[in-house]
Amino acid sequence: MDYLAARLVDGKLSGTPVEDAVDLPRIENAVREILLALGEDPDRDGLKRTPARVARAYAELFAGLRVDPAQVLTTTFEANHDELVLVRDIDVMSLCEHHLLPFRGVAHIGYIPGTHGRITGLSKLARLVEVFARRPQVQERLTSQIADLLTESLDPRGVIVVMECEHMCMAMRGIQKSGSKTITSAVRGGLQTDAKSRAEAMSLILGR
Ligand SMILES: Nc1nc2c(ncn2[C@@H]2O[C@H](COP(=O)(O)OP(=O)(O)OP(=O)(O)O)[C@@H](O)[C@H]2O)c(=O)[nH]1
Ligand SMILES: [Zn+2]
Repeated sequence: MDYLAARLVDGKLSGTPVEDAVDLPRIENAVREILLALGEDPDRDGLKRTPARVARAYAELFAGLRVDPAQVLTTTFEANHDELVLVRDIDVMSLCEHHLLPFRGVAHIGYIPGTHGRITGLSKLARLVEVFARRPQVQERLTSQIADLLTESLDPRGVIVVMECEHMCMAMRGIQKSGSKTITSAVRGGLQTDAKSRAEAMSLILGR
């Protein structure tokens, strides 16, 4: 039994077992069909267990589809801190929804707690990235989903999310340009309207 969805949220074995949540046999059949379509022999020794492996890998890679991201932010704290809180260089690994190929890089997440707003545990920001990244994604949506959920859950004065990723669908196939980085940002509230605060946050994010 595996509890991948639960592990994403709270590390407790309380979520849906992956065997119940994902139709693994259906993925296995589809992978077998792909191998046949490629002219491969899915019954040869090295490939015999590949459909089953891929099915479980997909269940893990897309486990975020079965997690309510709002659960991640249920533990919040009161705080008298009205300055920027920023976690930089959070590892991001996701799959683009166009080719189901990985994109990977880093996310920087910052927010200014609201007057009556809440703060959250720093690790929860990274967990939020995990939940949204483990879905078929485009980088723009991944970036704004994180910003929007933080805005809803914490009632902050402002939120900024910046993501820098390399897309394998641009490197391994198609245009085949490796090393290019796509940078996306989502800025909400006071950080959007106040140019000085936004510039300050950006310089902390990008200044290395
Ligand atoms: N905006 C955006 N585009 C993405 C993302 N990931 C992949 N893509 C792009 O999605 C596009 C899909 O374009 P299509 O023309 O439908 O597919 P394609 O023929 O495989 O495109 P090429 O990659 O140009 O060969 C490509 O330009 C990809 O580079 C993402 O996160 N955001
Ligand atoms: Zn792609």
